[in-house]
Amino acid sequence: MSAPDLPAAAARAAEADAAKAEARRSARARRAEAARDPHAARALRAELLAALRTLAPTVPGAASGAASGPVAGYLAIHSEADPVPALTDWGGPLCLPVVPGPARPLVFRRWHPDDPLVPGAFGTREPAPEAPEIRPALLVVPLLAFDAAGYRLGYGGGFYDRTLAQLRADGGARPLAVGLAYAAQEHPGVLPLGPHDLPLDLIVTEQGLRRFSPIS
Ligand SMILES: Nc1nc2c(c(=O)[nH]1)N(C=O)[C@@H](CNc1ccc(C(=O)N[C@@H](CCC(=O)O)C(=O)O)cc1)CN2
Ligand SMILES: Nc1ncnc2c1ncn2[C@@H]1O[C@H](COP(=O)(O)OP(=O)(O)OP(=O)(O)O)[C@@H](O)[C@H]1O
Repeated sequence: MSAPDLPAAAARAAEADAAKAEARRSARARRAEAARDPHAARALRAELLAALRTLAPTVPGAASGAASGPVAGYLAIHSEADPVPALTDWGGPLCLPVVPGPARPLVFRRWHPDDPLVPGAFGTREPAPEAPEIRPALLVVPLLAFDAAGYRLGYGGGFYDRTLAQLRADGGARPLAVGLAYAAQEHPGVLPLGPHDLPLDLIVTEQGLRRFSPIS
């Protein structure tokens, strides 16, 4: 079937997929370039720590009033911004994502930086299956690109979209989704969106914290 014969919705979806693939290619190159700057990495660590102290006050001395509970990090792959130094400095309870299978939401297992890890899907590492499963109050979210409205583009598995949809619908406290990126990962213009794409609440870059949603 040639493109003009496709039903309009399928043609639009194919266009969005092609636009996402192009946005991923250019974002990968910009992220790899940004990750080479040690000043940016140091500033990102400081900005993430400041954001955690404001947003996830589960440790003495932090601000009061925001959600308390474990923070989900991730172990950086490719040229992703590394959240672990700031998470370690923060000192509160942590968990890491585990891929339970294709087309499923992520699950999160408790983790401390000294704990052992096992190989996970797509070249990631994850806590061992004995580590208890927990529900994060705040997720630090990896990404390839973000836009000025807080939408994000990942590697295309839809894992974080499924996970945020589930966590925002399960009746528990709404967890905060905080993207972590270099400023250069901002997509020029509006990201191509699919029907499942959900915006982040905030983004931390080496230039500071940006808020997209009102926080109660
Ligand atoms: N550091 C990190 N951990 C994470 C994620 C992530 O984006 N970053 N995830 C977010 O979902 C989940 C794992 N999902 C992932 C999905 C794809 C790829 C990836 O590197 N894809 C390759 C193609 C690999 C292939 O086709 O075999 C790529 O895009 O180059 C990595 C993680 C949970 N853990
Ligand atoms: N809540 C959802 N329910 C069902 N399918 C979903 C959901 N979220 C995403 N998907 C599907 O997952 C696929 C990939 O989505 P998308 O391109 O948005 O991934 P991504 O955000 O780049 O990846 P990731 O979240 O893993 O970093 C799409 O086919 C999409 O339809």
